[in-house]
Amino acid sequence: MTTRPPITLSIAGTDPSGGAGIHADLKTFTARKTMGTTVITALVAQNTHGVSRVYPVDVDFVADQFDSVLGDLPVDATKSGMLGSRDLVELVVARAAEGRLGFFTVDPVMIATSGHRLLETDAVDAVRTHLLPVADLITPNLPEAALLISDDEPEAQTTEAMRDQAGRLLERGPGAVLLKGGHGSDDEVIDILATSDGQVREFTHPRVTTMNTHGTGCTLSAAITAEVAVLGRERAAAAGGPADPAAPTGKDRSRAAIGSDLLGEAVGNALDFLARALNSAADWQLSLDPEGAHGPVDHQVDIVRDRPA
Ligand SMILES: Nc1ncnc2c1ncn2[C@@H]1O[C@H](COP(=O)(O)OP(=O)(O)OP(=O)(O)O)[C@@H](O)[C@H]1O
Ligand SMILES: Cc1ncc(CO)c(N)n1
Repeated sequence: MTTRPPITLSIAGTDPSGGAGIHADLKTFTARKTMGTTVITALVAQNTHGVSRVYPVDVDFVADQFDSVLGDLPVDATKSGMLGSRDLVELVVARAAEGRLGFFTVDPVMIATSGHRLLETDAVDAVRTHLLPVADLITPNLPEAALLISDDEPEAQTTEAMRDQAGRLLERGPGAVLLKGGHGSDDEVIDILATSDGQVREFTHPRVTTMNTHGTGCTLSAAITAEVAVLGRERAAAAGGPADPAAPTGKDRSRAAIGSDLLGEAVGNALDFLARALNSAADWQLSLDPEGAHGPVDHQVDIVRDRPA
């Protein structure tokens, strides 16, 4: 009998400094016990001080990368991060519609913390109307949630407003919405998960006092994607079902297989992992020029280091 690990895919841009984007995703996929694969959408020159330049990858080469991965490997769960342009958003929508991405998490990355645009303005509408409906889960932060609702929607300031916005985003067609409260300033960070079966869950964590929050959003969406892949395969094995069905895993199939209980468990596990990673790196000083630098979280927190730091 052959075996295989859960397989995850990240569709995203790079971060040569290793804290965000596809670099954070692959580290997280590994730390959360899946075999990570990637489709790279843009080469980004960035570090703990911000983005200096974006070098987009040609759409037809992104399509070739999709063919390389999806023509060869049975992907259990996928996340998208930085997509950059409307053409790339449309390509991802088309690939999602083919049904080979497994459970599909969309992190609607728009603007880096440093203020650099990571999604062109004319692509926002394609995300709203075409990408959200093919997602099983979307993970907007507070500014992204407001912009995905409309150009003049204000950012949510209260938990009630977050619940209301999560509900309105569900109307745009994703299977679930995780509205992230990391951008607030309270002592506690509240994240709200609303699922299309009408359930709403609140996750609360103490805010970690640290400058090292670069890539928290990427890490969280990658961790949820990995958890869904692992839990989904465990459930399928426990139920005696085929681990790798011959038919493609379409949107309806992944939504049916991943109920809101499993998704809630996956989000809870992923947020706990992120809290450990944030706490472990809270006092790190990595940059040669520490003033104003936002360092990464410790993706390796659960992996034993056998050498002194
Ligand atoms: N200082 C913090 N303390 C505790 N948790 C945090 C902190 N900052 C972020 N988080 C957690 O990380 C999650 C993602 O953070 P945030 O809302 O800032 O996402 P983001 O803006 O997409 O991230 P990114 O910096 O990658 O763009 C939050 O929902 C929260 O759970
Ligand atoms: C490539 C990339 N994706 C996402 C973010 C947001 O954290 C970033 N800084 N860089």
